[in-house]
Amino acid sequence: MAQFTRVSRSVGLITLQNPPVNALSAVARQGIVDAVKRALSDPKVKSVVICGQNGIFCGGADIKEFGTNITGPPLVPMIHAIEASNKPVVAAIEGSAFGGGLELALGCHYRVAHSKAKLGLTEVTLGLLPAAGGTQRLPRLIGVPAALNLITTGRHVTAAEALQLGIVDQVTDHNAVDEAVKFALSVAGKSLDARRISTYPCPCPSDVDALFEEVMQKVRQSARGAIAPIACVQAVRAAATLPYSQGMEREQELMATLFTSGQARALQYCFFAQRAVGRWSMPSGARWDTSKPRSIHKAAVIGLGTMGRGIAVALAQTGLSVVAVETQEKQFMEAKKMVSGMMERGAKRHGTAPPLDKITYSQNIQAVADVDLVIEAVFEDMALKEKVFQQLSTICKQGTFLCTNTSALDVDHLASQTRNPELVVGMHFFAPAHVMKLLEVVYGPRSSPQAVATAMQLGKKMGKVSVAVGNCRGFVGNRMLKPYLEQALFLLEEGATPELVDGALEEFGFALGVFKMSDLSGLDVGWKVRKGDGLVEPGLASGPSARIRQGRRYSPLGDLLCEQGRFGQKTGQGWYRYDKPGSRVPRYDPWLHSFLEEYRTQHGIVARRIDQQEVLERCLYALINEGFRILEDGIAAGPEDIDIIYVFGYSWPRHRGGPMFYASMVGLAKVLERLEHYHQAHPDVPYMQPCNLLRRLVASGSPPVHKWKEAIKKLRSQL
Ligand SMILES: CCC/C=C/C(=O)SCCNC(=O)CCNC(=O)[C@H](O)C(C)(C)COP(=O)([O-])OP(=O)([O-])OC[C@H]1O[C@@H](n2cnc3c(N)ncnc32)[C@H](O)[C@@H]1OP(=O)([O-])[O-]
Repeated sequence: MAQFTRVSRSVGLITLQNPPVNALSAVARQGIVDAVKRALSDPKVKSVVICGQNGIFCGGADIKEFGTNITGPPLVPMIHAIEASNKPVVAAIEGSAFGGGLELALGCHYRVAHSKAKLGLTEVTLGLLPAAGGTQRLPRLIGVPAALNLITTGRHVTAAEALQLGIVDQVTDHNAVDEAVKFALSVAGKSLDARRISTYPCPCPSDVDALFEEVMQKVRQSARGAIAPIACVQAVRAAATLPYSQGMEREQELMATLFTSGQARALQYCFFAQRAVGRWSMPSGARWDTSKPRSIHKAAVIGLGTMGRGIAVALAQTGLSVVAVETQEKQFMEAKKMVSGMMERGAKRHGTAPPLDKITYSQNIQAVADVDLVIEAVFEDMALKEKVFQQLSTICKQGTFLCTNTSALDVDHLASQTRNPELVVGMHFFAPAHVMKLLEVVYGPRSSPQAVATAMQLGKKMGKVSVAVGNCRGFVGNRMLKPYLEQALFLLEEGATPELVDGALEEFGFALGVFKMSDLSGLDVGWKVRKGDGLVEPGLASGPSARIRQGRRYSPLGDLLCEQGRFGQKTGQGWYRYDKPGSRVPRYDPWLHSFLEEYRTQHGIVARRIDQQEVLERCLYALINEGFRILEDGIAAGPEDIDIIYVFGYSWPRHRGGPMFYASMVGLAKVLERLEHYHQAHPDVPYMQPCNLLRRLVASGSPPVHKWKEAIKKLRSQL
């Protein structure tokens, strides 16, 4: 797990060997301890280099060990022993040095990095803090403000930035290990008094209290209830105000509270879930490791509305040739300008050249004849999409994959419009498509494993987190959203306000509550869908039928707002009031509150006091219950798929792990009991009836979330 060799006669080379990322597992730590002892006791060794095999220095502590009974030598004394060594130790950083990996490097006396290496104290993203001395050494090395920035965000820095900040001593384009060995030879025998970071004073600005107060406020605001960033600030404060040994004690204390917290568990679950969704499978048995994707060289986007523009930019940014088709003259001209602007802004941010020449524009759909894959992004209208798919099926060359960006429509029905339905899949992007990380890849019953594998691979190339899901109305994300939105409306009818509902959801950790989010997305979008579904009845009718559709409770509140031209931010009025159309700051709207009162009077509803707990239970448990139905129907392969969709596409707070993980933390029996309660209270809302799968999981002892997939398989086989 850590190999010791002697190179260049006097350099002890310690190579971490724990694939794939040389994580610091118990065995790896023991290997390092043994190798360091050997290097220090070998008189022929004058200096030491620590590196990692396979071009990666170290991915940090072994996250799989967290939550288990951790054995083996602890990191802190191991790193102290390295720092205390009287022979110079040089870290040769290639690939990544993250978390405990960078802390190990900070315990070394010198750091040499390859120019392509990335470094970061990433623990905060896993609900932890850099507790192997990172919170105490980094501020001593680079100063408090820069250290706070890195530690509270966990952001990755390039080797160039690390050099500028003073984290590394040298950056090389050559082999970093060879350069580190040369470096080690050059410093052999030199005094190390000025190289032990733990002995440095912590450079602080004069108004340190004001600085910490300001940072703490900023962190609290952006953390949205996450506790690790706050603990990170407290730990750095200890570095700034206490001697090193006391700072280390504070670091350990704070880590102890984080380590066993539900938030750390949730964030670590998300880390593994994000990787697990790449190992997709379909009910047919097709899987990621047996389905070969086809290479895509040229792609097309049909329809250059908001979604199509973002998709075209995202495709061009991967280096693909893109044909962008828009048949309407006005939209065509506007889109060309917008797409170029989007690419230029993106390139400026990344300091690269905009890939303007990657896109060719056309007003003629025939231009897609020679592409390998098409993404249709025309208006969300089945008849229009049917026509496009019929055309594509005759225009495109043999074997072209035909993808739809529909957010809810039947992918299999679109496939049935083509000659080769096996080539059709959904690629459901989220707005803005060149920014949002989530991609739902939707397979129909006839989609070939190769089509799914190709869409998944293309998503990965575009930097998306792609999740393969089955075909149903709304797929996973939007299907679960529907009961969530509806419950929010029902709560308004019964006496809540948009401010109360949004406040509860934002306190839970959502960036925006449901009503602010609806105002941002545009209320007219859902209105059009509801009209298409025959749910909208004009006017403010009263009586029971006004709030019942197709035998179920229905709230016309959103329709009534749209009838008044209140579409949200774009019209300056929605659930809130905005200073002008397009403004973003929601303000209390007295009109809305009188409107709600009048509405209740008209329908004979007596407003009652609704508390935050009821808001959370009704909105979130309705959504979770639909998640269980999705698992029961086999639309998602496992809870990880649902959770990743919600974390990346619907701003579910990551420190709560996603809706299904959250349900497991609350306790399935509790979720079941509350759903039963609300279903009894609202029998005209069928989706509040607890799903069979939830009942059966509870009956089988509420297995932990990582065992659900197995449990579901077992339950299915018993049917
Ligand atoms: C206690 C004192 C304080 C210290 C705390 C810490 O250090 S906290 C840690 C701070 N460290 C971090 O935050 C770094 C976390 N890691 C990363 O950011 C990335 O993995 C990467 C950039 C290192 C490599 O990216 P890439 O795209 O090349 O590869 P990939 O991401 O697909 O991973 C490949 C496989 O390795 C697995 N695995 C990865 N890391 C760890 C780990 N530490 N442990 C265990 N396993 C790990 C990963 O699950 C996957 O397994 P699978 O699915 O194949 O079974």
